[in-house]
Amino acid sequence: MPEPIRVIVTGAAGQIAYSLIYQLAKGDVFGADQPLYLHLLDIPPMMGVLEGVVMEITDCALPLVKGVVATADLAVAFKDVDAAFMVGSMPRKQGMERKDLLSANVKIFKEQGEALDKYAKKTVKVLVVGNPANTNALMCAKYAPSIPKKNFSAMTRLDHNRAQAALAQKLGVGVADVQNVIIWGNHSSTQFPDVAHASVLINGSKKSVSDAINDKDYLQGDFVKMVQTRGAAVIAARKMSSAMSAAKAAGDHMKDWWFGTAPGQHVSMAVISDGSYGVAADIMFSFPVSIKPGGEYQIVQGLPVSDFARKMLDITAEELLEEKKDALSLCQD
Ligand SMILES: NC(=O)c1ccc[n+]([C@@H]2O[C@H](COP(=O)([O-])OP(=O)(O)OC[C@H]3O[C@@H](n4cnc5c(N)ncnc54)[C@H](O)[C@@H]3O)[C@@H](O)[C@H]2O)c1
Ligand SMILES: O=C(O)CC[C@H](O)C(=O)O
Repeated sequence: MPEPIRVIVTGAAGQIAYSLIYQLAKGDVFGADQPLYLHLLDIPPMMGVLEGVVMEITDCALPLVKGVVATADLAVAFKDVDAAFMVGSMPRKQGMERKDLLSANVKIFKEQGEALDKYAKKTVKVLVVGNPANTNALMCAKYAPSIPKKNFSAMTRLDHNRAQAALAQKLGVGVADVQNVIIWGNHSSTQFPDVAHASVLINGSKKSVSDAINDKDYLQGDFVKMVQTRGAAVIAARKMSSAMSAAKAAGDHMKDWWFGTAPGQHVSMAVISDGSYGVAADIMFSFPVSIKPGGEYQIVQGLPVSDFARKMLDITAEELLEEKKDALSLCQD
């Protein structure tokens, strides 16, 4: 059996964590033979609730769990962690945009970036889930200068999964038959869900999704809108933000980052922009990435960008540049 790894979940007493911790603890993310220590961080008023979560973890009797550290102390929580799920923050309520959360949440990610810098392993893989996820991840990386920026990412995998599932439903195929959708940009209503490079397996033969659906108005209209506004639709229906699907997406994201993507496949991850596809550098922008076993990712290069896509990429990059400006000024206060 391999040596145990240390995995932190922040916001561990919250909704997403409640689904996520179970996936981690039973081996869905890091592998069925990978033992782990769970580090669970929340704020002091939530320590009672967190105690209940720890009781439940114990009562699950899961053999991979070698220990649980439940704490509100950043120094204890981030000590020697190998992987970090940064969930803890306020979710948005009906009528708010995700970026309205910036002033409420960004300082959490500044403070926890500093803690990662001081206490985590330098090889830690950091996934920011708390909204606005892209810009929180950017600030988290900025305040952890001793950890490479490539080790930070933000979650657009939920949007990716939403797009993949919607296309599979439309085409009457299984979700696994749809591959290589792309979410470009921000995890917000400006994101661009793009099917131009996606494929589908129908009756044993591979086709482009665009040809199989053959409805450009839908693919550039209602489909894009649906994915962009799905989070808000879930809030309107559940009166709480998505949690089960967000936890599943966080697990998918980290699993692919840990083990790599299959040959020829790419997934969507918000990572530090290096200027690929004419996107401004130094913002956390969701790109298609392929990942080698062990975690080295590359932004997929050379995909043709249509005039429509160019416009969509520019809109979402513009929003991220504005968020970056606001976040920098909030973090200096
Ligand atoms: N990127 C995505 O696709 C995506 C999807 C769904 C939700 N989200 C975001 O994830 C976040 C969490 O959502 P949730 O439904 O779990 O919310 P929740 O309110 O159920 O749980 C959040 C938890 O974070 C804790 N917390 C707050 N400040 C903290 C801090 N400084 N340190 C540690 N913990 C802290 C709270 O006490 C709470 O227990 C929200 O910002 C939400 O918008 C992102
Ligand atoms: O704020 C929201 O939109 C809800 C949480 C999450 O971002 C989502 O996409 O479901």
